[in-house]
Amino acid sequence: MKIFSASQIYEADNSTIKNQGITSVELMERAANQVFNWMHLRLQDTTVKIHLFCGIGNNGGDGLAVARLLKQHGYNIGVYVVNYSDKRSQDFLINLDRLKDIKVWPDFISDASDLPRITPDDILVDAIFGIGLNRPPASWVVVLLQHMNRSRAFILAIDVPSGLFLDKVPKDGKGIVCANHTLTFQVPKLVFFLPQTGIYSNGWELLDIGLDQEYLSKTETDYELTGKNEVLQWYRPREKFSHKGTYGHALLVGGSFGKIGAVLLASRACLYSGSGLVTAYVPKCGYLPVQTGLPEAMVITDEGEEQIFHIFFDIDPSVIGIGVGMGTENGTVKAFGEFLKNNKRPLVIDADALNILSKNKGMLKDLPAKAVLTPHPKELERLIGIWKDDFDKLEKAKSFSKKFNCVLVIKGANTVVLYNDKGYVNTTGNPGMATGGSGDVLTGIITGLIAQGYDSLQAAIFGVYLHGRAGDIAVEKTGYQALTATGIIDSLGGAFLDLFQVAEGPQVQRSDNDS
Ligand SMILES: NC(=O)C1=CN([C@@H]2O[C@H](COP(=O)(O)OP(=O)(O)OC[C@H]3O[C@@H](n4cnc5c(N)ncnc54)[C@H](OP(=O)(O)O)[C@@H]3O)[C@@H](O)[C@H]2O)[C@@H](O)CC1
Ligand SMILES: Nc1ncnc2c1ncn2[C@@H]1O[C@H](COP(=O)(O)OP(=O)(O)O)[C@@H](O)[C@H]1O
Ligand SMILES: [K+]
Repeated sequence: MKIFSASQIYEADNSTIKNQGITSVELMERAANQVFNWMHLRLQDTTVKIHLFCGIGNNGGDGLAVARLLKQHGYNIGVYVVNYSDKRSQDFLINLDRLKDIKVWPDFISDASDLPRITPDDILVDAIFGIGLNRPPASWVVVLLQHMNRSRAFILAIDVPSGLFLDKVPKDGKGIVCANHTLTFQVPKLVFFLPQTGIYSNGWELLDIGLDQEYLSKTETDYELTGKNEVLQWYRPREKFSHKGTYGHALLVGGSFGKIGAVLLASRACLYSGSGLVTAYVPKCGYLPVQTGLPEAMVITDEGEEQIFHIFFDIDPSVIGIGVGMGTENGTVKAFGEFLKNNKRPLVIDADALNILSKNKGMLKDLPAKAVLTPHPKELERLIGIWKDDFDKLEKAKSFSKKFNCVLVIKGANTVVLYNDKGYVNTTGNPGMATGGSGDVLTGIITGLIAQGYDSLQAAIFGVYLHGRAGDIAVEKTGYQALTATGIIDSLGGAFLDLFQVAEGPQVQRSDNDS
């Protein structure tokens, strides 16, 4: 599913109006009806007070139209116009008149006004700013937003929590509504998925307002949200007359004394992802643990007892996953540098191999085309330098990926895979996966998919999806705290099977706090 920018959403609006022969206020009415229906279904004629805070643009117009529909259905409402500018939109004014027609007169809040009384049992609708916010709100508006946040009332944001820009992180976190839920129109917004801005809404949901499908399908976007529907098209079925040779031979290189488990986890995940053969390359001390812990895998040992000194093997792997638990001792750094110079195979690079690359940037020129790099935030910072905010991080990461022709997997709550100026935002996974070893599992999965012939970009996107989905399946049985990396691997089979379960319904995402 595409993630559109604000200017693209305005274009979609215009082509909808043009191609469907409707007016903009009719489109606003559609949007308001969807919000109202969502609320009416859940509120079931409640008598709880609903306060609607409306700006003076189209987001405010949506709020006023929702207020009218709520009033017409007998709800107990209070309506406030947050009068932050004299430049009211046409559709706002039309909806203000329509509200007055049914004898609802909003309170106008400005710099000098007292703040409305809100109790924790009330419901707030936030329709102050939408995607049109283009500068920080005035200080009195910030005071109002803080008042709403402090009220402990349930806050339902329309389109986006007010105070969030679609393309940058606000400097002042106090001037942003902290919504319990956001009903967003037609398309997901990138801000829902970035750590610095995603925290302002506990959950979000799409409301279909019938925007012009032709515009939506033909327009290219910088980001896409990837879920089951997107990855399923790439799934490669197992052929009846295939054999283990059909599904590739993956080599996992890594481990050092005390960190052999990382290779064990990556190798097991690789096997559970369908790689035909899996070999682990470890220092000598890793031989017994890997051989015993994973009888299906083969093991090659380095000449080093406790760390890797010289990466040499006489097999012909289809792909190599390198770095987990490997350490950054001088001998290992040298071995990795020499390995990169001679290597011709596709690579998945993680953990200490990334740390070595960060300290020896000259090695980056030896990466094979479309190598997959899987940094967590700290590893990413070492690799691309510090960033100003999450948007800057994505830009820096995109240019890094372009410069070195690599697929960059930025791990996190919503992992983003970057390649060729495009970002793929993952939808699966949960906070239970914030546990040692879960990254090693991801390395194994991506390596296993490449072994089976998936293109490395597809393997990265699909692997990240499967990893998160396996985590989501596992957490159902364990809860967040008891989820382990091994638990994720054990649910990989379930994640594959789940690909063929009923198609996805509308997007709904909730964070930890909601569950
Ligand atoms: N296709 C869809 O998705 C549909 C979307 N719809 C709805 O429209 C919403 C977008 O509406 P919008 O363009 O009128 O912008 P909105 O956010 O209401 O802001 C209003 C104006 O405020 C101004 N302004 C900005 N920052 C400011 C500041 N700090 N302090 C003071 N003023 C500031 C700025 O104007 P400026 O002063 O810069 O000229 C801006 O234009 C969208 O989120 C959705 O709810 C639906 O109705 C129909 C279908
Ligand atoms: N809050 C979260 N929600 C979803 N996924 C998460 C969350 N926290 C971590 N993960 C996932 O878990 C993995 C952690 O990787 P990493 O930090 O490298 O772990 P390790 O180095 O211990 O193996 C990543 O794939 C990341 O996306
Ligand atoms: K809003």
